[in-house]
Amino acid sequence: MSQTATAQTHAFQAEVKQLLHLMIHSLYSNREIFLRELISNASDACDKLRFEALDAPELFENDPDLAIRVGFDKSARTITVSDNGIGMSAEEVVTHLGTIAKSGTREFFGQLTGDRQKDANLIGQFGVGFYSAFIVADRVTVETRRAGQPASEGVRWECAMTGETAGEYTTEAIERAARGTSITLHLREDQDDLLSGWQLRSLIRKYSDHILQPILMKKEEWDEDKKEQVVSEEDETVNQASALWAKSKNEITDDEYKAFYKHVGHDYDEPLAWTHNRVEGRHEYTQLLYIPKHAPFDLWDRNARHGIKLYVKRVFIMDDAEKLMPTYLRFVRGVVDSADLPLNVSREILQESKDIDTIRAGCTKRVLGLLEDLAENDKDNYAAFWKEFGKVLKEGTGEDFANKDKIAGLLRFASTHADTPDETVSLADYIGRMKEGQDKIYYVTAETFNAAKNSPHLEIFRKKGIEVLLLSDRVDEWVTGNLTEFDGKPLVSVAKGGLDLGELEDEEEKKEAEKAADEYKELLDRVKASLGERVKDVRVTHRLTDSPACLVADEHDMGMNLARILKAAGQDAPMAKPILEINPSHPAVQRLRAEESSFDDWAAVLFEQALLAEGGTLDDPATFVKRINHLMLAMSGN
Ligand SMILES: Nc1ncnc2c1ncn2[C@@H]1O[C@H](COP(=O)(O)OP(=O)(O)OP(=O)(O)O)[C@@H](O)[C@H]1O
Repeated sequence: MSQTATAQTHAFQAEVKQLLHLMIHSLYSNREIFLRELISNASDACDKLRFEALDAPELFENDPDLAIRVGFDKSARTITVSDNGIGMSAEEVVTHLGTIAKSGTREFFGQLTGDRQKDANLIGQFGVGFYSAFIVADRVTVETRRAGQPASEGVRWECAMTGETAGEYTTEAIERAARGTSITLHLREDQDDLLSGWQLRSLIRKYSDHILQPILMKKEEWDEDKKEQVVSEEDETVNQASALWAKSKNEITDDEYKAFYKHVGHDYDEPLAWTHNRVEGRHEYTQLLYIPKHAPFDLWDRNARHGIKLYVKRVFIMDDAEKLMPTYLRFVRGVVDSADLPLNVSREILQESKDIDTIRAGCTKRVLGLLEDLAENDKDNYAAFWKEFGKVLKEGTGEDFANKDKIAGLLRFASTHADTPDETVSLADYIGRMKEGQDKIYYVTAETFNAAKNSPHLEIFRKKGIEVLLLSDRVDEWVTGNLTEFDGKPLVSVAKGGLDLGELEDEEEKKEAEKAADEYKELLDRVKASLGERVKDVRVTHRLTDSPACLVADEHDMGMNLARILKAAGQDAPMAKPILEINPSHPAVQRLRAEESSFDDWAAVLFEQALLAEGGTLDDPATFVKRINHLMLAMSGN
């Protein structure tokens, strides 16, 4: 930061520089959005002032009529967007317009590829905001004063995107009588078509019609002598300037819903679906809730801002009212407008409020209903939703007891039915395909789809044609830990406990299994003695057809995949000892019965390969390799 007579020069945070560069290069084909973004910010600034003024009416400075103004100057080649909202202090100007304060910003920029189309989509997810001004302007001047501050506290911020000063901006103190912010865009050379009242009006109507505050422009009249439109001194309101959500549904077009979403969701893209309702009864409120098409870049940050704006009787109260949506629906964006909450409601009050609990339950129900409707009637869009947000929705199985069944009905999984990683199978689909005599929903969990798909535990299921769900998201362990049944059918891991296939097993097979257990008793005891502390038990299996052995967790012990996940996350998970099951019809097992001198090596390899096959890791891989070599050489007679 260097200092001249009055102005200070600052360098942008590195990420801002990157964002500016990308914005200019990736979004120029969509340049019109700059106006929507600046008007959206101006509207937020008005909302914030109205809210702060609830406790401090003097902030209005005798000018309570909030408005946004759009003007242009043909000869200076500028467009100006002004508001009389909250404004910014000198400090706020530097933090808000010189840095990006979103968590995960650095990681986000790490994902950019240099491919214009892809990067444009990513920027959309990030939120384009103020910096979109530079798509059409090569110099931007912001003049602002925070409400309640004296005129001497005005600030001018300026940044030129050309020449040596690109990447820097200046700030200086100015006198500014008017509260709020004016943003002046000095247009790039090829942008002169924007310097038209008609063009700007049509952009405002197209993108910002729903903005709550009036957007004013100077009226234009036809001058017969000059044969052109002349700007008069009279103001006119260009937009509808009413709360979109307060209108009745049949008065709102889809385009209006979509345009409003872009403002409230800070999204560049259209929403996937929405639900709009007025709820009457004990609590009266309106909800307009949207499901985005794409996950925001910070979806995995459970502390990231949540997207619901709370209004009370159309007065904006707060952004990110996280109490209005459960965490597993944190991707939902929109507005809740309550008729009953006090205007001075704070975050602390919200934490305790029973009214908020009721509103939240109502909003949750609506969103789940909307998803059910999509799943039923618009399968392609539901599949798109699932791809983006399925993992988050899964968290709901443990988070929202009251709606557990509804959430379970919305889940989609991969399964052995198609044997592909596509998550398309619902629990209802699964039940519809169950074999005669099958009374359980079977699943396997593993670290990757391929590990799940090729798990030895599936062999008997594949042989009998019984479908198994293939779960490989980390969160799936959480799902199966919380969701123990669906529609009266228990969910059962194929890798836990003794396998009881109930009526799916015929008498013959049962008898054979019992016989094998007797016959192999001595071998089982020897293997168990040889493996010692590494296993809880050794028994004969009827899960396997091709593999010689597999590991299973005891009925009430933690599954081995979950134990590994917890360990990887640094948690002190109790590593229960597994049970080794061996397949008596496998030649390697039969060969083992006759083994004398290398029995311990054989037993260890049997155990270790079973551990590897189910996704585990060996604590002593070198010894495993040595054993294998030893056995190979023994077999070749050396
Ligand atoms: N007209 C304005 N009046 C007051 N503050 C403003 C105005 N325009 C921008 N700001 C401040 O600058 C910040 C950054 O704006 P920007 O548009 O880049 O991001 P955003 O609105 O927070 O989020 P998004 O990028 O998702 O739109 C805003 O959060 C706000 O604090």
